Amino acid sequence: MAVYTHVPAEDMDRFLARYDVGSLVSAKGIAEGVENSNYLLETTQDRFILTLYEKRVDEADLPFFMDLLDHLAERGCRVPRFIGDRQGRKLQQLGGRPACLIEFLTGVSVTEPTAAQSRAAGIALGEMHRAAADFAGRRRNALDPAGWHDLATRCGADFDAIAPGLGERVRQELLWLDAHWPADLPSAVIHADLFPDNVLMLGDRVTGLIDFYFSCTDIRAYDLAVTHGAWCFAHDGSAYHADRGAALVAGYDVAFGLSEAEHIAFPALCRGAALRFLLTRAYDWINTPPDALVTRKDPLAFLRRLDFYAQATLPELLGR
Ligand SMILES: Nc1ncnc2c1ncn2[C@@H]1O[C@H](COP(=O)(O)OP(=O)(O)OP(=O)(O)O)[C@@H](O)[C@H]1O
Ligand SMILES: N[C@@H](CCO)C(=O)O
Repeated sequence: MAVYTHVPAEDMDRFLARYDVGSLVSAKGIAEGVENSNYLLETTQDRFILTLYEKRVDEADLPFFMDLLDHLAERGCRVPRFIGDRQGRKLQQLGGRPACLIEFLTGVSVTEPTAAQSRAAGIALGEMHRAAADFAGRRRNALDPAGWHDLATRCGADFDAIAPGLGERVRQELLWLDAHWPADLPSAVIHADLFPDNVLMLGDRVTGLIDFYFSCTDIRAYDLAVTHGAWCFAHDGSAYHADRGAALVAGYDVAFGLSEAEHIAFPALCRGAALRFLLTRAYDWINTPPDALVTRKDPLAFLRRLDFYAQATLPELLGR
């Protein structure tokens, strides 16, 4: 479920009247996603996504996301632009929430990616990094190592209610990452959440990258590590698919590539990425009632990835 704020048709009509986009033909709530309310709108001219920002996205960050997506789209990346009304305003209020009208992109997200689709995702990520290289905006990553420590503290004793010994495992991993986290790799604007559900595809072709609401300035190769953890395992983390890992990295190499220092740091970056999603999922697991309408994501699926990364060899991860 992801329609928290219901917007009556009359309000939707008045909202659309500010834009030059035709008049409303239909509006359907989109079930996928957990953070914002999303509607698919059809007008007499085109299709659009209407997003109402609920609690996670800070309104003050929206100009960064808007500028980034304009910048990427101008350089040929398939990303959804925010649409301005007749006065050029992209940020509106609707149903008491900040709201934006966004370009609709075709495609569907895959749940079990193939190696060919992983390669396409790697190419799209590399192209995004190339296009973002001259983007001047900056946004701090709240989910950096300091943010992981903070989340772990907030989960505290509740970790062990998820799995016995999880709290100690997290503490040990944080110590390891504090000692091994790379200090001087190139930093850039990254997506930071490029899971398969944030990539639209038709067959083996990427038709869109969406959900940039975690994008921030951080270690560029960390973005590939996040994507590796998201694309190259069975959903529950129980098996690593080496063919997808090799294809993802090969695709990234075609479009951008890793330096020697980034290669060497890659296992540590993958461990950090796995811990980041373990922690946010654990925090949500603890703080979302089991009967809430949103489906809680399993933190242990990322503990299994972490266990894999802690013993994997570099050739296993990179396919060479
Ligand atoms: N620009 C777009 N074009 C086409 N479909 C889109 C677009 N943006 C979002 N969607 C659709 O809406 C769904 C939810 O969007 P999104 O992932 O941004 O939501 P969210 O609430 O931020 O979710 P989460 O953070 O949990 O992924 C997507 O899975 C996709 O099906
Ligand atoms: N991609 C995240 C959720 C949204 O950021 C996860 O699977 O935990």
